Formats: sequence, C-alpha cells, structure tokens
Amino acid sequence: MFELKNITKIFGNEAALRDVSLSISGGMNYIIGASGSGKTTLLRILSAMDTQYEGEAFYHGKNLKELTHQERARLYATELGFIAQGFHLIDELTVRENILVPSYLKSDDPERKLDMLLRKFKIEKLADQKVSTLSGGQKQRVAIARELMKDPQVLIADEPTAALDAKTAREIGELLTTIAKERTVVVVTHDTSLIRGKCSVFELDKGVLCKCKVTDTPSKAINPSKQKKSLSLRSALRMTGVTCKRQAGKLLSLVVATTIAASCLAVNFSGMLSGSSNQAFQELLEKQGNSVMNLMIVSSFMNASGTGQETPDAVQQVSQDISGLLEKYQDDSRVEAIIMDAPMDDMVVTLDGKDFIIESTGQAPVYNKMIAGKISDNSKHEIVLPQILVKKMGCTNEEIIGQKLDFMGSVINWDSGKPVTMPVSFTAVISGVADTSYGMEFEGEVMTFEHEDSLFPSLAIMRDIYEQAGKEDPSFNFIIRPDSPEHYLEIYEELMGAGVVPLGQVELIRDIVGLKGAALAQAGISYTLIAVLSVLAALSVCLLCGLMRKKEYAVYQLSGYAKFDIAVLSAVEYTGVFLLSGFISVVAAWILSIPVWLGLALSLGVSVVCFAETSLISSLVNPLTALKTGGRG
Ligand SMILES: Nc1ncnc2c1ncn2[C@@H]1O[C@H](COP(=O)(O)OP(=O)(O)OP(=O)(O)O)[C@@H](O)[C@H]1O
Repeated sequence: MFELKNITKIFGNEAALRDVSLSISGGMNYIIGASGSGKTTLLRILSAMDTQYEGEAFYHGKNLKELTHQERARLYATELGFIAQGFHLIDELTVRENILVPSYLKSDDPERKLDMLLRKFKIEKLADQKVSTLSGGQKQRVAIARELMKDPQVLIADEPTAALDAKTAREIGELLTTIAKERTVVVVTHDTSLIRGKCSVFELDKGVLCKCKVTDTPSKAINPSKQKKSLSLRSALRMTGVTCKRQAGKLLSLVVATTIAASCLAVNFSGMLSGSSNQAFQELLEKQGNSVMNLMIVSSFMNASGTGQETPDAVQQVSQDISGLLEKYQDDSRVEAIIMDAPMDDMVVTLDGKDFIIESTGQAPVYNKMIAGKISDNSKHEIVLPQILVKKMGCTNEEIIGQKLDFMGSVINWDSGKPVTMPVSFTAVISGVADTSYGMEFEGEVMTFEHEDSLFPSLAIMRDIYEQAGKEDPSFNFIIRPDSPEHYLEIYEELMGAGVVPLGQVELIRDIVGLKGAALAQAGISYTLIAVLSVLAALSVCLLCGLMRKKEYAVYQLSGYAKFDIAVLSAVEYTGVFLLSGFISVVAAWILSIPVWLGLALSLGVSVVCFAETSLISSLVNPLTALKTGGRG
C-alpha cells in the first residue's frame, strides 16, 4: 500500500529523516521513537501533506509527490483519514455537525452512518453538544468518527493518546486496534504500551529507521471505486445554514460592515451631497425669486447703470451685436428657457371689448417662473402674461390661457439716432401665465414686487412689432434662463468671450457656485473618508473572519474539499451576506432617498470583493501550517 524509498528530509542543516525506506501493507502499524526522531515528519509525508523531500513515496503505486490538487482532494475525501494531535475539529460546531463535514462530498445518505458511528463510539448523548465543551477523550472519539465517515482505506493518527489519561488512552488504543481489523491504521506514538497483538512497528532514531518489525497483513480494499463528488449547491446551503447558526456573530459583523460601506459609498456617488449643498441656492431662489438666474441679452444698454455712479458723464449708451445668439441658445441643453423681451410702452390689452391699461414700471422684464401653461411658441403669435395682469383682468390662469387678445402700445425707434415713438398693435393667443415677482432684501426683511408690464411675446410677434415700428435692426432682446448656476457661469463666460456683455447677477451666482463647491468638497471628503473606512472595515472584518477560519478551511481540505468546493461554500455564504446587506441597503436607500440600485450594486461589489478575499485566504491555507500536526506545529 505505502512504499517509501530513500526518504531524506532536511530542515535547515538538520536532517529530520535520513534515507528511510519502508513499506506498509495493511493492518496495524506503529511508528515509534524518541521526541524529535522524525515520526511526525514521516507521517506528514505518508499523508501527502508534505511533498518537499528527497526520495520517493508511493501509495498504491502512485507517487505522492505527483498528485494533482484534485487527486489529493479525492484521496482525503475517500481513502485517507487523518487524526492529528490537535483533533482538528471545528470548535463552534456540534459533535454531529463535525462528523458530517466529510459527508457533504458524498452522494449516500449520511444519517444512518452517523447514528451508527455515534453509537459505536459511545458519543450519541453528546451529538448536539459543541465540541469545544468536550473532554480530550471525547474529542478524540469525534475526530476518529469523522474520519470514518469517509469510509477510508487508511487511518493515520498522530499521537492519538498524547493528551489523554491512561484509561482513556487505553480505550482509544483498543478502538484503533478494532478499526485496524477492517482498515490500514498507521499510528505515530511515544506510548509503546499501546503496541499489542498483530502489528508492524517502525522505530526511528534521529531520523534513521533503526528497527523494523513487519507483520505482513495484506490491505483490504474498501470500496476502491469510490469517487469524490464536488460540493453541491444543496450541500453548500446546508453547510451555510450550520455556519450561520454557529458563527452568526462573524457573519453579522460582515453584513453590518458591508451595509455601512455600501450605504456610505451610495451616498457619496448619489446626488445626495450636491442636493444638500444646493440648499443655500434654493434658499436664495425662495427669497429673491428665480429671476436671479436670468441672463439678459440686449443689443444696447447704459454702462454704469446700477452701479450708483450714473452721473450724466459716466453713463453712456453701449451697443453690441447680439445677432445669431437667439438661434444659438434656443436649442442648448444647458438652457431651461429663452424668453423674449417686449420693449413696449403705453400698453393696453383688450379683453371682451374692455381695455386694460398696463402700468409701466420701467424695470421690466422680470421673469421668475411659469406658473401655468407654457412659454410661447416662437413660430406662432403667442404671448405669456404676468399673473398680476391676469388678476387685474379678473380672470383665472385657466380662463385666460388659450384666449386670443388684442394688444396696443408703442415702440421707440432709434434707427435715426433720435427716439421716434411708433404705435404698434398685435393679436396674440395667451400660451401661459408667469410669475413676474422679485424679492429685495432690506434690513433683513424681504420685500416682493410684481411687474404687470413683464409680457413675453413670441419671436413671431416681435418681428411683427419691429416691422410696424419700421426698425431695421433685426436683433431682439431676450432672457436666457440656464438650468443651473454652473451653466449660468459657463454661458456667461462664453458670451463675454464672444464680446457680448450679458446683464445679470453674475457675482451673486459666482458666490453661490463657490460656496456650493466648498460645501460639496467638504461633505465629499467626509463621506469619502467614511466610505473608505467602511470598505476597509468590511475588508478587515472579512480578512479577520477568513484568518479566524483558517483552521476550518484546513479541516475542509483534509476532509477532501478541493479549493473549488471551498470557493462554492464561500460563494453561498457571501450570497447570503449580499442578500442581507442588499436588503438593508435598499431600506437605507429608501430612507435616505438615494437610488436603490446604487446601494444594491455597491453591496454586491463589496460582497464580491469580500468573497474574492476569502477565497484567496482559503486557497492559500496549508493544512501543514494551519493545523497542529506534531510537536513543531
Ligand atoms: N517545520 C520545521 N522546521 C524546522 N525543523 C523542524 C520542523 N519540523 C520538525 N523539525 C525538526 O525535525 C526533527 C524531527 O521532528 P518531528 O516533529 O518529526 O519529530 P517527532 O519524532 O515527531 O517529535 P515529537 O514526538 O516530539 O513530536 C526535529 O529535530 C525537529 O526539530
């Protein structure tokens, strides 16, 4: 069965084994020798845990050094049971759950066999007790029962009685002798009192095989066609159920860390931060009205107007070429609305034969926002009226919209260099009603004014009026309403660059954008910090859980789980973590009014990263170092 040829194992300058050759055919086999003589080293080679040595070791003719990962997993799952000094049990699990660990890789029903083993090893009353609460002898029985669950051909035991009292040691010894009647048992021991009956004994002295008593006991092939299964989803779910029950604390901390990380990242990536930093801007709009967002494009204006220095000398008429700008900006996606300015005086509107004089304020146009209907269609004779005028006419917004009204007034023609007042008139359909109020803050009080002469005709009406007034200048004054303060400044700079001075509250908007940027940066830094810390916390918790479960992963490996099987197990566990943290993230997203998909996507991302981290840890676990297999660990 085992054939070892000229095995030499060197640690540093010291040889733990020197030119050891032996063969094990079946039955009971003892490897004995003083402490440090190389027993455990030999046992690790026999069990294919250590493949770094000189010489060759064969199991049923197969060179143990040449085993692939899959072959090794099959060997551990079906043929080789290994009982180590530290018992290699998963402390959080019960006796029953520990014994069942190898059974998840098999297709046969484990329950009958489990009951039989529990009875045989007299541990049926302990079945639902956590193994951490058991005595050394009880743990050893559980460890042997678990290995027998594989129905192995060979059972290898490292100092199985080392930590036991004499009576329990004898019982365990007898148990192993009974097992050796059916299978090959290899026991490493100091305790020569265990050696009884028909057996082979190999004695090591300072790494050299000094004595050898071989009793030829041919090995009985136990179900040699046994095949290892991959861990099925059903088994992985059952194992995850057990893990959740027994290691709820670890999994819960993972879920919490994942949820916090995902929620903080979601808050960071969502528009929530910019939403909160927009608050100052919204407050300004509420106080002063939306008209602070207007950019007036005019073909002529008085310089120094509004500066407080309007002395006759300082004030000058400035003319600028605004032709083509209306066409340029009317389809611009940054522009919320374009409103035409009607520079008319002495306006009268006629409704049902009754004339209403429109009072001139000299401050028009003021456009705050649309409150009913829509902005006039530039290709039609449509007009937007101020709400204050509609009220003056005794109508509701709904009543006035769609009505066709007659308008009269005058336009000043400056084409000759002198102002010539020209009478104009037109008929227009009312397309909408606008709020034309604006607020002014005075000693902490906000006063609101409304303009009834802020009418907004379509381009078609403007063309008509200018034709009636005989104006040659084709440029019409209009208002650009950008959709955000950032776009306001962008368009402003664009116009200035093109040599056109737009009129508006540029400095105020600049301050707002500056403030918003600073608030955003500040909030962004803190949320990024929280998010990074949360991701780090999630990864650390996951790393910690992975490291804490190293022993468990090593036990799985020695129970025959391939790396893929452990990855399937982790995938199922992290799917659970994702579902739970995803659910909490969805609730958090709903409460925080951030997009649900973002919380879900980030929970998924964090879970996938944690899964990758755990899979990496489990695949790097080496049972040799993760488990105590002998004096040096
Ligand atoms: N990982 C290691 N690194 C360095 N030296 C080691 C290592 N493992 C074992 N050795 C050395 O190899 C020699 C044999 O050790 P081994 O553990 O095989 O002896 P042993 O007979 O099992 O001893 P014990 O009965 O005390 O467990 C010892 O000198 C030991 O110090």
